[in-house]
Amino acid sequence: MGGLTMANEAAVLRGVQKQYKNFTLGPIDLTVPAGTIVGLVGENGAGKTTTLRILCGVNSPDAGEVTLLGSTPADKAARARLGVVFEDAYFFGGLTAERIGKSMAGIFGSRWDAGQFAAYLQRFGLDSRKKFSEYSRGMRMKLSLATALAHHPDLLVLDEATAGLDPVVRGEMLDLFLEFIQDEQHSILMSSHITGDLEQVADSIAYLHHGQLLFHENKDALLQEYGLLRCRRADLEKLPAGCVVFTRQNAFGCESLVKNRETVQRLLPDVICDSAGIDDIMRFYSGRDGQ
Ligand SMILES: Nc1ncnc2c1ncn2[C@@H]1O[C@H](COP(=O)(O)OP(=O)(O)OP(=O)(O)O)[C@@H](O)[C@H]1O
Repeated sequence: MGGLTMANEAAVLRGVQKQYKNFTLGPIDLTVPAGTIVGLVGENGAGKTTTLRILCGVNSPDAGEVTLLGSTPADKAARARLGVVFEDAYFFGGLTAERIGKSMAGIFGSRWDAGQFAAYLQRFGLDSRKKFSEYSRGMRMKLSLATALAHHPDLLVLDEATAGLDPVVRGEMLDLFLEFIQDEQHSILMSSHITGDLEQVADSIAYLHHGQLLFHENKDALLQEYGLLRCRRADLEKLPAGCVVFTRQNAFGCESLVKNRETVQRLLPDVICDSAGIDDIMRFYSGRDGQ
């Protein structure tokens, strides 16, 4: 897949593993090509936050290597070129946005762009004199994003950053993400349960399932490849091995997630094979767990 083999990579995880008491992540191989948005999806507890934290250097892996912006997450200079928004990474409640901006200027030095920060606050409709504790959840996410963007990062790592935002604001954020990667030098790795958002903006989708990366594929190819087939069980037997990912049986027949939608449609011309969304793909892969 063209987009995933670019030489210019914003981040690379190679053989990354992390062991918690009741959870094993990896080994994970994942590349974030420069100039792209990679959407990270997976069920609750699949390991998305753990992966993102390792990539940012918040946690270290038990095994494997992380390359961040040509260096390692331990490198301060590389970390300064990283913008992060984690769902639970909030500021001290008593601080106003104005005060937070001043603290960030102290942390990021010349990289901090006070004018850009003020412009984002205005664009997001945030009152800079209000205390963080007085902001709504959506406002907090917006402030976190403004903060992440105002030091001109090359890579944005977003963990559920659009959760809790209303559809209009979410739309604005997605536009902003697309603007951010426009020059092909900036990249985004974002986890989200709102798969519709990723269908809109992501170039590729990485699917984590029980700590394992099931696939990382170009989004358009993925949506082209998978299909939802409603048919009789006898029809499924006409399909080549490996075509059917999982089948749910109901009172009216079968519903299957299939790969190679074109082949399926050719072999079963009388059966309709609808396109499958990311939600469908996840739902059926999860369904296989009980097999
Ligand atoms: N510090 C920790 N100590 C022990 N277990 C942990 C720790 N951090 C995460 N885990 C475990 O790792 C697993 C993956 O958690 P993680 O937060 O990465 O999942 P996630 O995909 O981001 O989930 P969600 O969609 O619910 O946010 C979970 O079983 C969690 O309990």
